[in-house]
Amino acid sequence: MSLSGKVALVTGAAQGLGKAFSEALLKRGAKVCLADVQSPLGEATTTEFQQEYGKDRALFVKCDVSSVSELQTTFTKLLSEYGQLDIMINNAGIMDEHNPARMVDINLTGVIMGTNMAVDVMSKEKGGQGGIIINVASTAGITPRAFFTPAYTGTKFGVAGFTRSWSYNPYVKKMGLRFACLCPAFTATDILNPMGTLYPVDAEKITQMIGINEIPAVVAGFIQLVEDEQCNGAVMTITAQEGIQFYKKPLALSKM
Ligand SMILES: NC(=O)c1ccc[n+]([C@@H]2O[C@H](COP(=O)([O-])OP(=O)(O)OC[C@H]3O[C@@H](n4cnc5c(N)ncnc54)[C@H](O)[C@@H]3O)[C@@H](O)[C@H]2O)c1
Ligand SMILES: CCCCC[C@H](O)/C=C/C=C\C/C=C\C/C=C\CCCC(=O)O
Repeated sequence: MSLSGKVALVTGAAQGLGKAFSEALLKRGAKVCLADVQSPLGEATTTEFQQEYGKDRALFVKCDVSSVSELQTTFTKLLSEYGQLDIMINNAGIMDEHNPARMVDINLTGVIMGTNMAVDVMSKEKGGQGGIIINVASTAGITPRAFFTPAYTGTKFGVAGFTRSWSYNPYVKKMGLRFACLCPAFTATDILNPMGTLYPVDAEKITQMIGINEIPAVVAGFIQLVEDEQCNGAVMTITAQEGIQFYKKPLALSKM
């Protein structure tokens, strides 16, 4: 899939992985709407990208993905600016075991609402041009290995199950849509800062055991998913030890 002229919406784009995904899309010729709850930082990131890639190529919308109305407003602003949506990246997420309800609202409900709104805009059956929806889960979403973070793990299992369920939908071909789930293991971003606040965690030991991805390694997997026209149903894991791997392939739709 050539990204030149395509339009993307990336949630949680002010910093970390969302910022890096946005820049990778911009570098390949896409226009990007950066949505984030952090207003000054999101605006600063967008200004940085506008200076590098052109003023009309990046747009910031302040959006809390746990709010249906803020998500709707984001889609409205994106469509009025760029007229189309081809790539939806539901990336915004938090780690806060002390506030599991808020974490479910952002990590799971935000992804569900963002996906469903994107389907309405992108589906060929509803006047869109098709495209790809990537939901960011975690390796914690396919194996309950992150035993210090049970609620976070629950939200990411939800994201992986939700995304895979969409990819099995027999109408995806007609809709012209692809769904994929990106599951990084620990990656060097600010989300790791609370490590050890709920239970004492030896960060050094964990780093030695599991390793920590650098952001570019995760971006490489992300771009592979965006560009691969055959990737519907992919659940991609990225770990420091084993790099990119695929967890499950979707059922053959012809057998349904
Ligand atoms: N870094 C890791 O180790 C790791 C591993 C696996 C999965 N992930 C997932 O990757 C995604 C990105 O995380 P990151 O590592 O870049 O962390 P990060 O904390 O650097 O970035 C998260 C971004 O999401 C935004 N955000 C938080 N709540 C929001 C809300 N309600 N609405 C809109 N935006 C919101 C933040 O402002 C921030 O810009 C998350 O879903 C996270 O769970 C991260
Ligand atoms: C191997 C799990 C990788 C999950 C990464 C996850 O998406 C991001 C987590 C963000 C913060 C982590 C904070 C605390 C975790 C503490 C320990 C985890 C122990 C890992 C394990 O159980 O193997």
